[in-house]
Amino acid sequence: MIKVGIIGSTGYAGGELVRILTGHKNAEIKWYGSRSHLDKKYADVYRNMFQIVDAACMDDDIETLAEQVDVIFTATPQGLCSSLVNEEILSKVKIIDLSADFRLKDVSVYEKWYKITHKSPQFLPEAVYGLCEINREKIKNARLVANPGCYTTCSILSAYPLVKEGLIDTDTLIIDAKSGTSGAGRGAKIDNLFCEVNENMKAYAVGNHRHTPEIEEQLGYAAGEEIVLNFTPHLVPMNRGILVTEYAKLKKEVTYEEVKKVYDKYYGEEKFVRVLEKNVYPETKWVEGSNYTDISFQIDERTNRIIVMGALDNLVKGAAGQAVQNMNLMFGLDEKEGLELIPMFP
Ligand SMILES: NC(=O)C1=CN([C@@H]2O[C@H](COP(=O)(O)OP(=O)(O)OC[C@H]3O[C@@H](n4cnc5c(N)ncnc54)[C@H](OP(=O)(O)O)[C@@H]3O)[C@@H](O)[C@H]2O)C=CC1
Ligand SMILES: CC(=O)N[C@@H](CCC(=O)OP(=O)(O)O)C(=O)O
Repeated sequence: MIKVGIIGSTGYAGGELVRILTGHKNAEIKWYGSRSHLDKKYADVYRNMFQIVDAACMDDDIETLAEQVDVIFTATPQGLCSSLVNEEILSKVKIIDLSADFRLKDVSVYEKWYKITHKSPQFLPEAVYGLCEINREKIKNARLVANPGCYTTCSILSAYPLVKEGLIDTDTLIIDAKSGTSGAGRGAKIDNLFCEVNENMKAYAVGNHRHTPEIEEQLGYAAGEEIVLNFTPHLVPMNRGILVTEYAKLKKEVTYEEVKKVYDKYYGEEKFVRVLEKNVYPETKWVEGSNYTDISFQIDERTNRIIVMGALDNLVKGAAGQAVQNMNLMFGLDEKEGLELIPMFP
């Protein structure tokens, strides 16, 4: 059994880790980390866990935690994980960080977009970007995994085959994205109150959302050159779900069937990426509660653009599900273990 500790287990991403890991055959949660609910039963924080989780929330220093578990998930605000890791910790325990602390290789880019001084930039070179479908082999040997962002996972997986195969002019790439409110976490914020979100839709962080450099960096590796793109997120009145719509000019004339072959080349064997049939477009409801990313595309011959759509559950493939997929790879388990969650509907 793999012994697991979760720092930030009472947040939305941490709560989803608990839900998924509770059903995992080879993992056992030993440590439900929280500062604000210390000693309270976990099931008193999340009553859906009544008679399922009996443990209480715990808070301790990471050195003590590292002695007790094989892997630590940090589902905590930006800046926390990088303030905790050091060589001694990493020699004892694997870390999967759900925040952005180790996603960007260039510390100056992180500090500019997140407005935080990075506390352990010495680990940036070794941290592996945990997008399983693309970095599988590197993840298997990693001590420190940077779990990708929710918008980012959806945006990158949707565009990756086109960028990798040089089918689009990346200078023209525009990503329009929508997220459910759980993407903003469980903390109380006026912007996320029912009356602010219900029956409403709004763009935010236009031109400066912190996921922009993450998408640019990862797609840049696929393209083999720097990419600069537009990314515009919107908040929509749903609990969960990300939907992205991406637009780019095609570099040459291609048919639907030729592009489909390219998507099948990258994702045909992938359990958690479903390339939909022609004229079927992803919907957040078709992936809710599951680790799937659904992708579809349409060629607009009139404008010579391709329009790609992707959908995932921000708390599963966009956070906790992908983190467990990373854990499975790091410990040599079946990558699907704990993750064969059937999407719920309605
Ligand atoms: N929500 C989402 O869809 C996604 C979130 N993420 C990332 O996951 C991380 C968590 O996000 P989310 O769950 O939404 O956020 P929440 O605000 O819901 O939860 C944050 C958690 O962190 C704990 N925490 C806060 N400060 C500290 C601290 N100083 N030390 C230890 N624990 C702390 C909180 O509990 P307590 O105060 O009790 O300690 C809480 O459990 C973030 O980095 C976020 O960017 C990534 C992808 C998607
Ligand atoms: C709706 C909403 O507010 N979403 C969050 C993104 C989700 C998140 O938590 O950020 P990471 O994926 O980088 O960890 C935001 O826009 O900041």
